[in-house]
Amino acid sequence: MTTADAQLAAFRRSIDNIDAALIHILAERFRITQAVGEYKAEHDLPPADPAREERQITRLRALATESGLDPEFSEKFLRFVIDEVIHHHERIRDAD
Ligand SMILES: C=C(O[C@@H]1C=C(C(=O)O)C=C[C@H]1O)C(=O)O
Repeated sequence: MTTADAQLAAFRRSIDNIDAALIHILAERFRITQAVGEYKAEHDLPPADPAREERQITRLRALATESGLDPEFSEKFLRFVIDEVIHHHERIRDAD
């Protein structure tokens, strides 16, 4: 193995750890949003809350900018996750 190969392998070990952390964080987020979906279905609350989403997006865009992450990418990523959560909430509501 060349020095360059070893360096790339070391970078990739770090990427692998970060990806594992992302999966764990997403799993935890979906675990709690599942509970929120069940709560909403029990209390006849709507699956989506656009005002709350707006506040989250504003907050996360600011955090992204502060952290050197593209705010457009951050918004797209959060939108993608939230849309999936809303689908889960609709399915929970419709199953009741
Ligand atoms: C989790 C909720 O349900 C939906 C999903 C959200 C999210 O994934 O962050 C935010 C708002 C709602 O549209 C909530 O109302 O808090």
